[in-house]
Amino acid sequence: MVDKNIIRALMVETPSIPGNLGRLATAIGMAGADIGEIETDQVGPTSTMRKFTVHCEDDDQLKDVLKAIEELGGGIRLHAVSDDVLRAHEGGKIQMKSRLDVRSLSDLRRVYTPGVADVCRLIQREPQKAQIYTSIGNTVAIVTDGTAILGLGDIGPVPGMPVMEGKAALFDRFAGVSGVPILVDTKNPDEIIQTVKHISSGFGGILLEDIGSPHCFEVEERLKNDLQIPVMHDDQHGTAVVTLAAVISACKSAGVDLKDAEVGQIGLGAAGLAICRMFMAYGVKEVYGADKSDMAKERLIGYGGHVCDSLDELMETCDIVIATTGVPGLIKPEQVRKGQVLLALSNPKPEIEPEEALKAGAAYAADGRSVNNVLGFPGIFRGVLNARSGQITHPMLVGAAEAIAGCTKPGELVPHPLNPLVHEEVAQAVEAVAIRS
Ligand SMILES: NC(=O)c1ccc[n+]([C@@H]2O[C@H](COP(=O)([O-])OP(=O)(O)OC[C@H]3O[C@@H](n4cnc5c(N)ncnc54)[C@H](O)[C@@H]3O)[C@@H](O)[C@H]2O)c1
Ligand SMILES: O=C(O)C[C@H](O)C(=O)O
Ligand SMILES: [Mg+2]
Repeated sequence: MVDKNIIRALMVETPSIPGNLGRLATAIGMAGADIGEIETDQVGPTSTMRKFTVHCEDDDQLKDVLKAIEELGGGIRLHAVSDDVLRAHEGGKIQMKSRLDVRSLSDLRRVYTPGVADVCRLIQREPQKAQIYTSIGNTVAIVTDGTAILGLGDIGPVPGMPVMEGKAALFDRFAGVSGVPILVDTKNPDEIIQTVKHISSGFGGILLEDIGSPHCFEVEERLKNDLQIPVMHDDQHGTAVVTLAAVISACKSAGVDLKDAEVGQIGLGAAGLAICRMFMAYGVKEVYGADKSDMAKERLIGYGGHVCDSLDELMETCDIVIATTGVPGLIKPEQVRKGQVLLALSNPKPEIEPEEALKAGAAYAADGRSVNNVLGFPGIFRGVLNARSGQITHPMLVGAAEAIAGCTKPGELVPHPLNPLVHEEVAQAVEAVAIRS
């Protein structure tokens, strides 16, 4: 299925005559849309009401779908069109809930005052007891300044909140970690750092998310140095871990030694530079990069990478190409080399659709929906929090990448994020490295 960004739920009534459902599905498909789920809502004596989830490329395609259904006739009627994604966001996606029931007066005294005062005094005397008697050790701040929200760019922290809530939902679902979005209303690195430092005592870790480059590098570096709790910029290291895992799997399937491969990175921002650094630290000898910004290229040279002057040059030179530019359709099919591994990771739209890249001769291709840092960050934080480690180190990240690659089925690049084993394996690998060091 090609990436389609418009998702709508259509309520359609069809008379109970064999073949009607097929006619309807054909009409939707012929108008170019994909059908997701079909749910039966009501079965009446003469007709059935069903909800079709359809995925369209754009508004025009959606209009074509609606017109095609309306033109079917024979009693088939479109009753309603609703935006399911928007509806799912009504009221937000997360909430803070009490783990204890407060029903009786004695519950109240135990959970709150006067009982709670003794716990406060205990923590005052022995601060490390906060790890046992509060939620701090299981809570991670998800901090953004809104400057690089997905590939949408500098849209601000409040418009970025749905992404942060999404990350919190994934933390909860995959690792039992409480993620708390923190929206910082400044782009000034000093102010971001001060804000995070001032709130850090309430958290077991800090996940920096969608903070743009180059200020993300300074923000992460200084917070890592100054705080005693783990700090990780997801777009840098979470992405680098998952990318390394995907490339390890591709090389294993192709029988190629990754360390001898020529790896090319298009876009040397937060994600791209970290991917280059990860590959170099893993032992890949030749890492090439391209970016429209000279500063970004200089940064790669500073870390020992090679710069390509054009996209064409990089595509010609490299066996493995990764793109994180935020520019949909940047890579043209005619630039794809036969047998290449191509990971176009920009969300919400990739630099080249995997289907297009495979058609143009790529041996393996994937986009940012499958090769996504959701496979890394929940387990990485579960592992460091379990180990009560104060930092996330390079060996822990390599351990995480190898754990993801170890869960990947032959012929695939990464495992499915809904496979709970992946997150457990990542957590265990990270915890094991943390405890050893
Ligand atoms: N799949 C994942 O897990 C994942 C994780 C992180 C980021 N991403 C995606 O990667 C993209 C970039 O994110 P980021 O946080 O690194 O942003 P960023 O702004 O830090 O970096 C983007 C870089 O791309 C460069 N660039 C832009 N247009 C270019 C062009 N035409 N040619 C060459 N270089 C160009 C910019 O100069 C910049 O250095 C986003 O779309 C984001 O969604 C995906
Ligand atoms: O949030 C995602 O889907 C991945 C990543 O963090 C991104 O910024 O695109
Ligand atoms: Mg991100």
